[in-house]
Amino acid sequence: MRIALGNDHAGYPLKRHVAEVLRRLGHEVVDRGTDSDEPVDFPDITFATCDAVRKGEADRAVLVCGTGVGAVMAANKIAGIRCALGHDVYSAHQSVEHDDANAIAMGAWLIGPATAAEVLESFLNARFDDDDDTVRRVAKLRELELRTARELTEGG
Ligand SMILES: O=C(CO)[C@H](O)[C@H](O)[C@H](O)COP(=O)(O)O
Repeated sequence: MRIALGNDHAGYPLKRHVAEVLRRLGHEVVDRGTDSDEPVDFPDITFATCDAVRKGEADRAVLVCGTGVGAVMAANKIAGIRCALGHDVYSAHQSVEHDDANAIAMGAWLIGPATAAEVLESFLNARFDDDDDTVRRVAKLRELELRTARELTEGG
């Protein structure tokens, strides 16, 4: 798969390892992150990274910031993005199987390289279980996007 990789300055120490793991697993990396400790803002990086998924330039996104929390918040405000917080292997694959996650965020301050590698492998090997329940629930996520977008446009 083509994987868009985004990180801010706090995620930079884990970024090179994440990129290596992605390539070792046979994925192509579309790098939208920073390559220095100079502070940048996670919403900007998250948008640049997830936009590659929205535009079909990448299949999934991997985000690394300090805690993963800022990135997951930003990503889930972008239409079409369903981002999991990826600090454990179970959530990593279940987010894809049940919720059709197309992005994962992790915190470089919280997990080490070995956990990051296992989380990534689990997330990237997982496939959506498209049964009636999961399809209906993912459609409802889309409805939430549309409903809130409509309210914003209508000034509600
Ligand atoms: O981890 C985060 C909070 O969810 C952010 O994405 C940033 O990485 C973090 O806030 C950066 O903090 P800093 O003090 O500017 O290094």
